[in-house]
Amino acid sequence: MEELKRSVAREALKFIEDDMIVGLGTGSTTAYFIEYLGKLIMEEELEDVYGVPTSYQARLLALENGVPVVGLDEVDAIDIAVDGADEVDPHLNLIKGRGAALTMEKIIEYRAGTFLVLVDESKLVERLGQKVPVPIEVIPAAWRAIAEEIEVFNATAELRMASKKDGPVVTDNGNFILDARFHRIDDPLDLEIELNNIPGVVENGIFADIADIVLVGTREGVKRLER
Ligand SMILES: O=C(CO)[C@H](O)[C@H](O)COP(=O)(O)O
Repeated sequence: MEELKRSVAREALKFIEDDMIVGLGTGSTTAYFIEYLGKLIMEEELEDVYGVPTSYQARLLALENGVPVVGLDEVDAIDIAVDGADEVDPHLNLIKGRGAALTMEKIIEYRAGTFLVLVDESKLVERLGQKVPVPIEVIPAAWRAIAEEIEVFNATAELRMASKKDGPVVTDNGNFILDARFHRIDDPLDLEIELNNIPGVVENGIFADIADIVLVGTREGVKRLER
C-alpha cells in the first residue's frame, strides 16, 4: 500500500513546473509528494516553486523538506493543488477530512487552477459514504445541536475523539469534528450544500465537482481519471 502511495506521489511531480504556486494537501499520500517535491527543489530541478499548506502537518513537512511556503493570503492564484482523499466515486466526487484538515483543503483546492487527487485503488467506491463517514467541522459550542440536526438527514453523527489528547479532536482552526454516517448519499453536491446551511457548520468533507484529475495507484501501475 505504501508503494502505491509513493507511485502516485512520484507521478504527481510531472504536473509541477517552474514558477508554480502549489497547494499542499494533508495526509500520508501527500506527505510523499511533499518529500519528493522538496527533493526536486533542493536539487534545483524546479525553480521558484512555492507551496501553500492546507494544514500544520503540510506546513511542517514542507519546511522539513525544503519546500518554501507562503500563506493563502500572500498569493494571487494557486496553479495546482495536490491532495489525497478518503473516497472517490465514479464522477470524481470525494470524501475528505480523515486528517481533520478539510476546511483549509477545500478553500485552497477550490481556488486552484487544477485540483489533482492522489489515491490508491482502495479509495474507489461506487457511492460516497460506502466506507467512511463524512467529517464535518463545527463550532465547538454547537456540536450537540448540529449532531441532532444531522439526524434529519437519516444519519448519525459522532464527535471525533483524540488519541494523543484527552477529549475531542480540535482542528487547526480550533473547532470540533463530527463524523456523520448517512444511510445513503444519492446526491453529493446537494448534501454538501445542505450540510453547510446548518448554522455552526464551518465546512464538510464532501468535495463534489471540484477534483479535476485523480491519479489512482494500482498494482498494474498508476491510472489517470479525469472529469
Ligand atoms: O483529507 C485528508 C486529510 O484531511 C486526507 O487527504 C485524506 O484523509 C487522505 O489521507 P491519506 O493519503 O493518508 O490516505
